[in-house]
Amino acid sequence: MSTHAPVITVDGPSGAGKGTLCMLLAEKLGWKLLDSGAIYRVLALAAIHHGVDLESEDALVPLAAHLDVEFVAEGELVKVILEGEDVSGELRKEETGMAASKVAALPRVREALLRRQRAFSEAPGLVADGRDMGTVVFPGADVKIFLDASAEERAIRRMNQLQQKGLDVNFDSLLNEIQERDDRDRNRAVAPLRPAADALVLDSTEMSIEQVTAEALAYIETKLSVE
Ligand SMILES: Nc1ncnc2c1ncn2[C@@H]1O[C@H](COP(=O)(O)OP(=O)(O)OP(=O)(O)O)[C@@H](O)[C@H]1O
Ligand SMILES: Nc1ccn([C@@H]2O[C@H](COP(=O)(O)O)[C@@H](O)[C@H]2O)c(=O)n1
Repeated sequence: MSTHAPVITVDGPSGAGKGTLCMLLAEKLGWKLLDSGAIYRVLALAAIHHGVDLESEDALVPLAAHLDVEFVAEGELVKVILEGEDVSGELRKEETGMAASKVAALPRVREALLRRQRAFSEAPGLVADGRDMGTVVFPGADVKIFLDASAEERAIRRMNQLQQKGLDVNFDSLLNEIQERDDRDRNRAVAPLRPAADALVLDSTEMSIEQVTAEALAYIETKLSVE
């Protein structure tokens, strides 16, 4: 008898609040969490560490297929170990996000990472955060949410986040980086960032984290109990 582990997907552009929402949902439901962006970020770091060109699909595919990465939960935090080295700090840098969006634009690289992402789906359920979770990786997901916010609001959120870490940041350059990454993610040939046809689109520009979470939970409840 086959068992069906439910999946909730949350896609959207950088800084929309996907990671925050997914963590809260996974905690509340007691489900597993997939941060698919972290996988693309780790691949970009592996390429940089090995001196691999971020545009060389031929060199990146074997690296993606044999990526030696471990996600180690430590209380509320997840430590990311790449080839035995803790890269958690390096992983969250803006330049790593930018490098990730370059490797993520390559079709055969995405293909090489598909199975690894799908393997996260297990009982009692999975909350998956990314760009193509509802369209490509889990097209049959039980609940799909597309979380959006204006680029200006996302740049403000990112600036606050970096300032809280004690980093000196410039709003205009953050906004430019966000727009450049959006542009690459939305216009790539494969798995472009867009809402799945059956996704609930939530614009969080004028919503607090609490409001977004409450709206998402109410929607999840209707989908999981009705279907
Ligand atoms: N609705 C909201 N209102 C205000 N701030 C928010 C909201 N949602 C998230 N944030 C804050 O915005 C920042 C970015 O959120 P988060 O990391 O969850 O975004 P993300 O979509 O996962 O980004 P990325 O795709 O780049 O990882 C965090 O500091 C988070 O606390
Ligand atoms: N499903 C996904 C997830 C991420 N990407 C690419 O990785 C970049 C970094 O993602 P973050 O969520 O960690 O900021 C992102 O800009 C995408 O290019 C992806 O393609 N698909």
